[in-house]
Amino acid sequence: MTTLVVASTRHGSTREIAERICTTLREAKGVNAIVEDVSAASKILDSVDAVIVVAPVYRNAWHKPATAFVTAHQAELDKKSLFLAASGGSPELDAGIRAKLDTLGARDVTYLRGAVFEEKLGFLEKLQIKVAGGQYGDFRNWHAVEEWAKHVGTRGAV
Ligand SMILES: Cc1cc2nc3c(=O)[nH]c(=O)nc-3n(C[C@H](O)[C@H](O)[C@H](O)COP(=O)(O)O)c2cc1C
Repeated sequence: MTTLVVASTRHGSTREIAERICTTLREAKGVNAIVEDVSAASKILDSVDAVIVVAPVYRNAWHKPATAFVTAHQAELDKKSLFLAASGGSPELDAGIRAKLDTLGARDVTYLRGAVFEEKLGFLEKLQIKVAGGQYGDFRNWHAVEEWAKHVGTRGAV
């Protein structure tokens, strides 16, 4: 029985959240969990029993590679235990994004705050942060990440 943690990321901070979820599932819940990048996750999907997709929010939308992954494999994911996490710079998840995630058949949907590192961004991304009034910083709450991983571990991640 294996749980696949699918990591979708542009600048790496969500990958680190996915890795912490995986480690917590293994160490605190004894779950056989593995992390895979969203670009390679399709190849091993049929060999796993539960799937946790962790992806950032960019420009008010869940990261497109994660959305494409879930949409493309919806029928297969419907037969497994599915969990979804969005990660972003805002204090709360936009209600429209949450409503969309709630339609994807997951057993649980959560929001985990991410990180916005100025030194990792190009000119256009910095401009978008400025226009949106966004803040730089590492807002990741590792305790919340671990608590959600434990919660998922009791809700069907095997
Ligand atoms: C150009 C840009 C747009 C962003 N748009 C949003 C947004 O609409 N809502 C939000 O909560 N966070 C937004 N963020 C913050 C990202 O979700 C946050 O930095 C996330 O942790 C990035 O994950 P990554 O390092 O895995 O790519 C944005 C960040 C950038 C650089």
